[in-house]
Amino acid sequence: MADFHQNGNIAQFHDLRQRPIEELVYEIETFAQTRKITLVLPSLYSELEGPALGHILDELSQVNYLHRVIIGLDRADERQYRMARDFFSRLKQQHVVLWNDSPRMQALEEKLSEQGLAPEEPGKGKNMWTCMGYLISCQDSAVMALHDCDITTYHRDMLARLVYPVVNPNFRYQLSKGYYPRIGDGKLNGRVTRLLVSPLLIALKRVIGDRDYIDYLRAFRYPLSGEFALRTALLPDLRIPSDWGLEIGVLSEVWRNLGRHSVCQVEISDAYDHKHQDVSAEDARGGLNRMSTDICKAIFRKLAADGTVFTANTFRALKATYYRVALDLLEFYADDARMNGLKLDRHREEKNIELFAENIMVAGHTFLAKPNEAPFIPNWSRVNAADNELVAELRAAVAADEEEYAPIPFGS
Ligand SMILES: O=C(O)[C@H](O)COP(=O)(O)O
Repeated sequence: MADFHQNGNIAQFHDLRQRPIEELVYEIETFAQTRKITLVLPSLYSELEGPALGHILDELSQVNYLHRVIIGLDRADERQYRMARDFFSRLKQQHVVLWNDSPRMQALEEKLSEQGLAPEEPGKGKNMWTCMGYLISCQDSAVMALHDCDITTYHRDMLARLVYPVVNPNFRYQLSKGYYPRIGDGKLNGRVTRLLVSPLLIALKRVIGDRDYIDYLRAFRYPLSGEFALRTALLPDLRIPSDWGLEIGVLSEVWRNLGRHSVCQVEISDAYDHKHQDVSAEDARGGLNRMSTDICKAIFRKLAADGTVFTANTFRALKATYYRVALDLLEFYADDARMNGLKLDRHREEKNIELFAENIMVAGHTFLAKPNEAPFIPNWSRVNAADNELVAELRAAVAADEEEYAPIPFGS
């Protein structure tokens, strides 16, 4: 994708393939001497047993500019936490595993919940939020980067390209968002991005008219990418959703708090792939089915908070417009795939579009029934205002877990 197009909305950094990556990495290492970089890895225990994470750690072990790695470990019991400690010990950077389900962490959550400040549901949003709190307590990093643990095409160059725009002190960006084409097994992937988000944003523009927020979201080549880096000054005020609206939520917050000139997107890979979730067409509580509804809700809520009035008719018009636009885009995707020798199952993609069209209505109804209900986790400034000892207690709980539960060999 070596073009140099700028869309005029947010800055866009391409991989023009003219400069040896070692040079870029050397520059980052120089910046990192005074601007420490922490990497956050939100991980499920099951990902330690998957095909991607071992390789990711091998790559990360060769990165010299990282000051610290914070691993947020979800869905692990005590034995698994102890094995995870062993698993991550191959990282040569300073690192810490947050056992999110530990009795100490649960006690902290209980305390938060008494004050109505606890995250509503488990998941990546809550995991990331806990890691952010831990990083705030460390008070030593200028940059936080975050990426998923299921990337099967991982290379350390991705991280270098992701952090560069926010670690370079001469750049003005506070948030750097990764983009790439999702391709794997000879197929075009990224089903929710291609088949829901892109056509939905076009349809919204047609139905409700021009909105700065829609233009902003449309400027992202991969708005759902899980890879981003930000300056840590942003962390205390970042309000993130605990559901699948997380990625859109982070972009929305930065748009609201800082404006688009603080945001850039950067090409981090020319072929990215990851573990694919089921569509879960029969069960709205999981898979892409749930993800698509949560994303619609996140976008509707943000537009409403910015002054857009939604009615049942708006959602009806939106569903019909979306459906038409999505089928048009499907034609483009199919031709693009064909020209590039990739497979695309049109029947399955049309089925996904039908499901997503239904979910636009589901999300719309939910929004109309409960317009004020939002799954936002309170930001850390708010938590601090309510209880200014909590970040220190979080840090102490992590240290006490480390002390009490020694590592045991992974797989034992
Ligand atoms: O980014 C997306 O569209 C969703 O995460 C789904 O991605 P996939 O189709 O590559 O699994």
